Amino acid sequence: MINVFRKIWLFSGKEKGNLKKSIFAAFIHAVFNAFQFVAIYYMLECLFISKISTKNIIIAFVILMISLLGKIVTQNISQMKQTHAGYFMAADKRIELGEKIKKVPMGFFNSFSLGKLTTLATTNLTQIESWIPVLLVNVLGGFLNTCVFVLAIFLINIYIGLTALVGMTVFLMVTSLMEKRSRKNATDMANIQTCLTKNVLSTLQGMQVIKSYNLGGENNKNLDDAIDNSYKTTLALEKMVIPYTVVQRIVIGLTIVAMLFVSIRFNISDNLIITDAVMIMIASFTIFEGLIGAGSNMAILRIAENAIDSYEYVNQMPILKEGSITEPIKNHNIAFKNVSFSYDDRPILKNVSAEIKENTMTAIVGPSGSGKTTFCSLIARFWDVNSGEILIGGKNIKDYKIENLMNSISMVFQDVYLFEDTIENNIKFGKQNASHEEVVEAAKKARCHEFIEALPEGYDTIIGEGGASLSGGEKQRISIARAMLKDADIIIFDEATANIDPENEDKLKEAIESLTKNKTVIMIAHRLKTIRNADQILVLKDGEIVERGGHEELIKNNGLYSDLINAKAKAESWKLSNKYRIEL
Ligand SMILES: Nc1ncnc2c1ncn2[C@@H]1O[C@H](COP(=O)(O)OP(=O)(O)OP(=O)(O)O)[C@@H](O)[C@H]1O
Repeated sequence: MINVFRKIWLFSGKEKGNLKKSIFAAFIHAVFNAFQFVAIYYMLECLFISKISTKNIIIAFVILMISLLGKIVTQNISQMKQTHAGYFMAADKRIELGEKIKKVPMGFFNSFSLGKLTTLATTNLTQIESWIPVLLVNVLGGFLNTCVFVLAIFLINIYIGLTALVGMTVFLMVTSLMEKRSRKNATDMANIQTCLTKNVLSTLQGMQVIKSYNLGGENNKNLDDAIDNSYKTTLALEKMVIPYTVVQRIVIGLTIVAMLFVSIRFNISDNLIITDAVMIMIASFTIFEGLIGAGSNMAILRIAENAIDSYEYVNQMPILKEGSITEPIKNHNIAFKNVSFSYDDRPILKNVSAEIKENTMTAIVGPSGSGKTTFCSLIARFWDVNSGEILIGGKNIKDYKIENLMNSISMVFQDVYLFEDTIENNIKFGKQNASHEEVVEAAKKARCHEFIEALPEGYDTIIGEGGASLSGGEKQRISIARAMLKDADIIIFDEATANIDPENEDKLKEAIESLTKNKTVIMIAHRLKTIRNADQILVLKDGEIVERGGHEELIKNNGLYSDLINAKAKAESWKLSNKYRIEL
């Protein structure tokens, strides 16, 4: 139990101060709570020993009012500090999480799914925000509250105090057992929650497939199972807690009875004055309230601990080590020297060496899965090589500061991701401080200005999440405009394989030409026209460069390249004849 508190304490970071204030206010609240018994005691004494007068009533009333006011003020302070601590604790951690995932290698996303990350950033951090300070203050405050009362009883009569202490100890032992058992349920809860989020996300992302294969409704088994499991696990946690809370209540009930019994016995044997005996009888019904509150929060404490563990797991992920070179990269010759790379244990690139000259266009071709995308991702350090090295301007890319390296590289992916924001802001991703005029100029060069202007809100049109409201060609041209605005010297381009209509294709071609002029270009090329124009073609097969050279030279080799080109030429002529037929 102590470990959980220590973990929470360490986790609270800058908010420790507010938590301390909140716990201190809870302690003062406990003192004011005990203070009301002073008024009761005073009245009992007047009743049994002296006489009740108006003055006595006024004094008792004033003491009660002080107790009440003190309780209200301290409770408010405690709650305000709790809310402040919870909110800022979670807000700080969300920012830290965002920063962290920008710096971890891409391999992290293979082991830590989108569902897990979403659960962490939403559910877990919300649990931390709303539960942790409350739990900490309720558990510690509740415990302190009861301790203050038990101490007061000790001062009145040591035996009755001991009876209360024994009851309290048994209660804590039961609570500790419950807390240990809740550990497994809390882990199950966390796993089930992640599974539920994963399934909801995957259902939403795959809605097109679900609809087209009629997998909605009752056929959506994974999501149904996840919802069912979530319900069952929550119920199991409740069921696990109930017997313990019943035993806790019985322990407290028996302790109260024992305290009453001992008070009466001592009063009968003249060892306890009637005022003290009646006082203890009244107090015994309320002194354990704080403890009961603390006990019922212990099971939730485990869930909060799990949320902290999930956060710490990500927080302790090693980040990509970066070098120290900050001077802008002037020479953009790229060299792969005996590079090998595996995803986990699966070798993908095997001892690859290649030279890419500054201001030239290199086309990467090869069968699907041969490692073309991986080759390009390594240049931007999305992953780090297992052996060998990649040099830009004669220096290992690991020696550059990441920001410096990324300033020199623009990437245009085949699957363009656009954010749910205005078109202008999506283009500005390439240069945050760009003016509207610069955005328009980039859009014109990327041949997307016309269609943007035709939209109802022009550049202020909000694009649906992922760019859902635009065609494939339009999305790729916007991403070219982004890259255009960034104006980096190295362009890594994954040409779209999806069918684009001829009008869009021409515009896309013009946009690409405009983007890649006088740049060092590495293009995963799929179109014959693009490949032919390249200064150098690298042919990849099973992670090895099996051929390299110019188009004519490679065709003459009659190897894999010539096979690929023949297959492509066939496919493109088939496409042309199909188009011709449609147009006829
Ligand atoms: N993040 C990843 N984790 C594990 N394996 C991966 C990952 N990305 C790709 N792979 C695997 O690495 C191999 C090479 O993939 P890569 O995307 O580099 O090939 P490619 O030549 O670009 O393929 P395509 O032309 O189909 O896009 C594939 O077998 C793929 O399954």
